[in-house]
This record gives sequence, C-alpha cells and structure tokens, in this order.
Amino acid sequence: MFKIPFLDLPPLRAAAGTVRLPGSKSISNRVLLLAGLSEGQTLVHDLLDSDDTAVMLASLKVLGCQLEQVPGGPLKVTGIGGRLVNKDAQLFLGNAGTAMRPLTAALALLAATQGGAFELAGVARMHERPIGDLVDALRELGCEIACLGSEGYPPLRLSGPSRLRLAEPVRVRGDVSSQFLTALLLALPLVATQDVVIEVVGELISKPYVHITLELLKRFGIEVRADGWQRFTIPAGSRYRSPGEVHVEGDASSASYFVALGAIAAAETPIRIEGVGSASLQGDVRFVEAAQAMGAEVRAEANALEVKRGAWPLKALDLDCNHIPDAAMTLAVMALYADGPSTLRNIASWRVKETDRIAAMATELRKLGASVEEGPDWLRVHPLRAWKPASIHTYDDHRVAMCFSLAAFNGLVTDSAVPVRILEPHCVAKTFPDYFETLFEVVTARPEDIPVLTIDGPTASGKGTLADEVAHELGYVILDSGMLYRATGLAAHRAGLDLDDGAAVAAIVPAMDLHFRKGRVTLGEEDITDALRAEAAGLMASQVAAHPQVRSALNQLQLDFRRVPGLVADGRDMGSTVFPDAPLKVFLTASAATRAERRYKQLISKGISASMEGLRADLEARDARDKGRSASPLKPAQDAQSLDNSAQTIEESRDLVLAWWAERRPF
Ligand SMILES: O=C(O)C1=C[C@@H](OP(=O)(O)O)[C@@H](O)[C@H](O)C1
Ligand SMILES: C=C(OP(=O)(O)O)C(=O)O
Repeated sequence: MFKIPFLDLPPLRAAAGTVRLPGSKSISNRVLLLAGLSEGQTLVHDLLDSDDTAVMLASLKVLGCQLEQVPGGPLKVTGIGGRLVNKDAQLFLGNAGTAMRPLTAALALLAATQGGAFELAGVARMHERPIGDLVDALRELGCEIACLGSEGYPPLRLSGPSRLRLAEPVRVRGDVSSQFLTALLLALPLVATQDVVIEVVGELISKPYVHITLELLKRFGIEVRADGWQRFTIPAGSRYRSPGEVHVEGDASSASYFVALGAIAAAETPIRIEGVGSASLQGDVRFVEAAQAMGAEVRAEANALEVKRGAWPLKALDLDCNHIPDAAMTLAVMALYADGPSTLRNIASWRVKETDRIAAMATELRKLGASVEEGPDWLRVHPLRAWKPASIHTYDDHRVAMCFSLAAFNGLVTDSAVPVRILEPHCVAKTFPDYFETLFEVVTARPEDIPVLTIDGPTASGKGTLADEVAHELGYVILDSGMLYRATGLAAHRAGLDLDDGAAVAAIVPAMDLHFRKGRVTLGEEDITDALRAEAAGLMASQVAAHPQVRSALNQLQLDFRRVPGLVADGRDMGSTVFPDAPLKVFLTASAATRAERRYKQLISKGISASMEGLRADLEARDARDKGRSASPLKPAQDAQSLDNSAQTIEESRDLVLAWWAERRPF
C-alpha cells in the first residue's frame, strides 16, 4: 500500500496482463458475520484483507468468536452459536457499512434476548451516514437503541434485555440503503422462534446486494421466502448451520477499474481479470454490460473476465445505475473518453456513502477540465480533450482514488498528456489495499513520461539513504546503481575474472541473474545483500566501474528501472549520463571528515573495527579515482542542484529535495 500524502501518476498509454482480484468485501463481511453467529467452525478461503474486514474481524473477536489464520490458507472461524459470550462491548467499525449495519441488527437482537450493552462507533464520516431506518425497524421490533450523537446516526448504544414483538411484520425503508434490509435478514434468524416477516417500505435500492444476502443465508442453512422485493419471511426455527467451508469470490466492484482499463487501454492484448466472471454472485459484475455498451470487448468465463478495447473513443452512455451503485463511479471517469455526454441516473445513494460521491465526482472531474452537470440523483459528464494536470482530492473514499487513476490515460485522447495526482492514496485500504501496486503491474508509459529524480555524489555522502527516503515519500521505484556495480564486481570476482579486464567483466553482465526485491539483492539463488555492503564489494565496484565497457553494459539494465510511477536513481553518473533528461538532478556532497565519521559509526555499530584516519584516506583516494576516470568521471551534471549535507539531518535533506521536486511538478 502507498502510505504517502500523494501519488503522482505519469501519463499512461497501454495496459495488458493479468490481475488477481482481492476478495469481495460484501461477501467477506457477510460470511464472517454468519460464521461468527453459527455454531462450530467455518473455514473461510480467499477472505478480503482490508480495513472493512479488519473491523468486522476485530468485533467478532471481542464478541467471543475464535479466529485462527491457517498460514497461507483459510481463516478458521469458530462461531458463538448465537449465545453471547461477552455482553458488554464497545466496537469500532471504521467506515464499513457492511459491518455497522448488520452488527447493529445482530447485537440489538442479542441484547434484547440475552441482555447486554454494546456501543457501536466509527470514523467521523460513519457518524454522518444514516442508519435511522434500521434503528426505527429494530425499535419497532422491541430493541432498545440510543443514538449517542444525532438521532438517526451512529454512534449507537444497544441494550437489553427487552421484549421482542415478532408477531407483526417489521417494516423497514429500502430507499436509502439496502444494507438496512440486509442487516435484518442476516440477524433475524437469531430470534426466529416463529415466522418473522419483513416488509420493505418504499422502492428498494441496490437490489443485487440483497440477492447476495439471500444466497449466503441459504449457504448457512436459512431459506428466506421472498415475495418480490417487498416482503421476506424468515421461517420459524431457522438456525445458522455452517457449510464448513466457504470460498470468497473476487470483488466485482474492484473488477470495474480493470474492466474500464481494458476498455480504455488494452488495444492489443486483453486484460485478464481473475476472481469474478459470469458465475458471480455479485450484481456488480453487470458493470461489464455498461462497459460493453461503451464499446469494450469482453469475454467472460465462469470466474474470469478478459477485456479489450473495442470502440474508440468510447461510446457515450445513458444508464440507470441503481443496480451497480459502487461500480458506476468508474463509468463517470470512462465518460471522459467517450464520444458524447454520458448520464448516470438513479444514484441518489451516492450522497450518503464514504462521501457525497455525486458532489465529489463532479468537483474532481471539473479539476481535470471536464464539464459536468449534477442533480439530486444524477450526474452528466462530457468528454474531455483539453486536460489539465490536477490534484485529485479523495475524501477518504477508496473508489474516488481508484477510479481517478483511469484519468492518467488522457494521452490516448490528447497530444498534450498530463500526469494526475491522487491525494491520500492509502484510502484504498478500505477494500483494495494493493490497488495501485496491482495497477502498476499491468500498465505501461513512455519512458520519457516517467519522472526521474537523480541523486549523485561521492561515497558515504548519504545518497543511498536520501534516495530511499525520497523514493518512499513519492512512492517511486528506486535504483541503487552502486549496488549494480557492486554486484557486477562480486559476480566477476566469483567467476574468477581479472577485475582489470573490462571486456571480460562486461561480458558477464547480460547473463547476470540479478534481482532487487524488497530491499534484498539476489544473484541466482543466493541473497548477496550483506556481501554487497561489505567494504571489499565497494572496492571491487570502484574497480569494475572504471571500464567504459562495463558502464555501457550496465546502461540498459539501469534504464529498465524507469518504471511507473517514477524513479529515484542514486549513484555517480545518474544525472550526468544515464538519465540526462531527469527533471531534478541532485549532487550530494559532504566534507571528507563528515563522511569518514559516518562510515566509522556505521562500521562500529556493526561491530566492525575501523580507524577514522584510515577511512578518510580511503575515501579521498576513492574520490580521486572516481573524479579522474575517463568514463563518466564523478562530476555534477551541468543542471544539477548541489546539496552539501554535512550539517543536515536526513529529514532536512529529504524535505529540501522534495521541495525542489515540488517546484518542478505541474500541480
Ligand atoms: O450490502 C452491501 O454489501 C453493500 C450495499 C451497497 O450499499 P447501499 O445499499 O447503501 O447502496 C453498496 O454500495 C455497498 O458498498 C455494499
Ligand atoms: C459504499 C461502500 O461501502 P459501505 O460498505 O461502507 O457502504 C463502498 O464500498 O463503495
């Protein structure tokens, strides 16, 4: 996950490859609750691991369920069998509607029948999301519920015992959120000593989510009798019976971003999306039909989708989106690439979700330059051809962050492509923590569009640490070119080569099986990270780096690090030779005395004895060799910014470099 203040997406041009979707949020949280209320054990496979499921899991634990993660396998949930173990609890439910609403119903009914007191709270926005219709229905049933803030909104206090009135049908409004009906359907089997009837008041929205609820109840042994979408009967004697094992499908709403990606950018080979397909339980797979109407070519398998661009530009759309409320946000960004205005209708519920999504989409689309009209329950988006670089505010709404990533393909409809900045990208943690990493696996950009920031400087100037810090803040890829030279020196040494024989050393570069992963370097099967850090490897690096043949052999390898979303490259000639077009080149120095002291402390802390004078003499000798070599001598690029960090903390240097970087960005 990118836990950073903003993530800049360079102009993207194409997409191809395969993505595996995370588990469905709606299925995960329903299955967890049903397993938690059942007797005995349920093995849950492919559960979503995200903020929304984390709050459900934490609640179940507090309520006495046993949870055991089989390493690399399913989660074992041992339910409470409908008997309260802990009758007094405070639960924090973040911004998860699928936790807040069903847990409210379940705990209100359990408190009524078994006694207890529960407080349910969430993040500030959760306290603005309505729950009054569900509270009203539960009160009508006889539950005791207090709204601790504003009436009709969380936080709530549920208490009991109290006498339930199950003989009369319970009425619930269905036109603000289908989750109120879902909550009652999931929880009422707890108290179904007689037939319990639910009547829906008003037109039920988001119906396919109620379908998911009914299907999962069936798998847990509850056969609800449905009379259209108006009346539901939970038969007397209903009891949750765990099916033993449940497999969670991939998330169909999360699939929408990749379906859209295929429609926009998979011009050659399709994007393959694994985890949902024609056999899905989730209504949001019908997003595919909307994408097809806009021109996408889709091939559906039972559990996978392959999507390619068909019509281009996309075809404008006018659609009632009530059946796909979450995925429909993706259509609003696709509409920018269409051949006319697109209208999304019947989406009033957008206003009471993670944020007011109609207002948010209109505001952010306009920042890109789009012309947008909005009404109480509709949104019209006009195609955009003159794009502006924009900082997209995400309102702590995962879907705003995810769907606006698709705006980075603007270069496919304009000659003046612009980057897109996504603020607070970590909000995707609600349902898809690795969204951006997954996206970056399947998209490509032109190398010249991918920003590079170079940090060159002499040995022990702290460029590696600074580069790490800056790359981390920007979410960029890192190239530690010194490590490439060290690895080459080490590989050549191990192959028994004479390190002064440039041609021989250069010849092994193409076959070097070198990999950089999560801060570790492997050569073939061996992890050589620690060996590379040793002084000996540094000396070998300096020796092989003096050969022009070796430098040019490593050149392509270094250029290959220029990957989405951007690169921070540190070394000695990153700005001057390898990435001459980098918009920011830093030349980092520190006095020889400072550098010798840093190196000394580093070695001593590792228990390696060293002499300060000796280190300083080595550093000066190495500087002289690096400056004096004929191939790419160590010198600042002409347009480099010099930074002497002798008297600076690492944070000070980092912030200064980030400030220089900010000056060069168009946002
Ligand atoms: O029941 C569910 O799992 C959901 C129902 C929908 O909410 P509404 O019924 O409020 O539209 C949907 O937007 C939400 O993300 C998940
Ligand atoms: C509306 C959403 O979430 P919630 O389950 O919190 O309602 C959503 O995921 O788009």
